[in-house]
Amino acid sequence: MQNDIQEILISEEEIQQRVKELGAKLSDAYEGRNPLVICVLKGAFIFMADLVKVITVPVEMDFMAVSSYGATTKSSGVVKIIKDLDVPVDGRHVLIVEDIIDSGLTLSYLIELLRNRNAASISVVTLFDKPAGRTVSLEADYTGFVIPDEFIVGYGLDYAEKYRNLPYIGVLKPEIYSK
Ligand SMILES: O=P(O)(O)OC[C@H]1O[C@H](OP(=O)(O)OP(=O)(O)O)[C@H](O)[C@@H]1O
Ligand code: HPA
Ligand SMILES: [Mg+2]
Repeated sequence: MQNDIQEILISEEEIQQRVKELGAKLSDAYEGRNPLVICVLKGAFIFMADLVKVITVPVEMDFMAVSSYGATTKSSGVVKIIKDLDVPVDGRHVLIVEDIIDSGLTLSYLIELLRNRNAASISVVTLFDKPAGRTVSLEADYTGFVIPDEFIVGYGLDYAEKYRNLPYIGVLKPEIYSK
């Protein structure tokens, strides 16, 4: 698996440091608000687990699985719900936890969905933001790292379901994509 990596873009230590900083900001922002923290599976599962451990105020959690990439590096443009939330969001302060915003399609779909379900407020924390990929204009409220126009893997992010378990963020060798 490590042999498929061309370059490490962000180290494990850098990620852990930034996650702590985001946790501190979110702990201030959500004091006394009992937010519903929503993990967007699968990509955000490692970020979610690390993030909630450094949030010091009470939160509730739920999980939603959506997919639009499949085994490619380009969004299919169709966001499919694989698993919906278990709890209602109406009247709740919702924090969406994403691993990456690329085209913005996944997030715009989710925000619209949660708005229609009458969430009291919707904010987004993303660990990675790739502004060069955007096809719809939107920004996260909290961002870990702005990344260049590369397809990244590791720390939950996959290419064709592989590499999610790398502890750092890397870029694959070009021959892996053309296999
Ligand atoms: O801004 P976008 O272009 O929509 O891309 C971002 C989304 O794409 C990835 O999910 P994917 O569809 O690959 O599902 P996965 O999380 O199960 O890997 C990623 O985890 C984000 O949720
Ligand atoms: N890597 C992995 N999954 C993704 C990416 C990426 O760069 N962009 C959107 N989904
Ligand atoms: Mg994916």
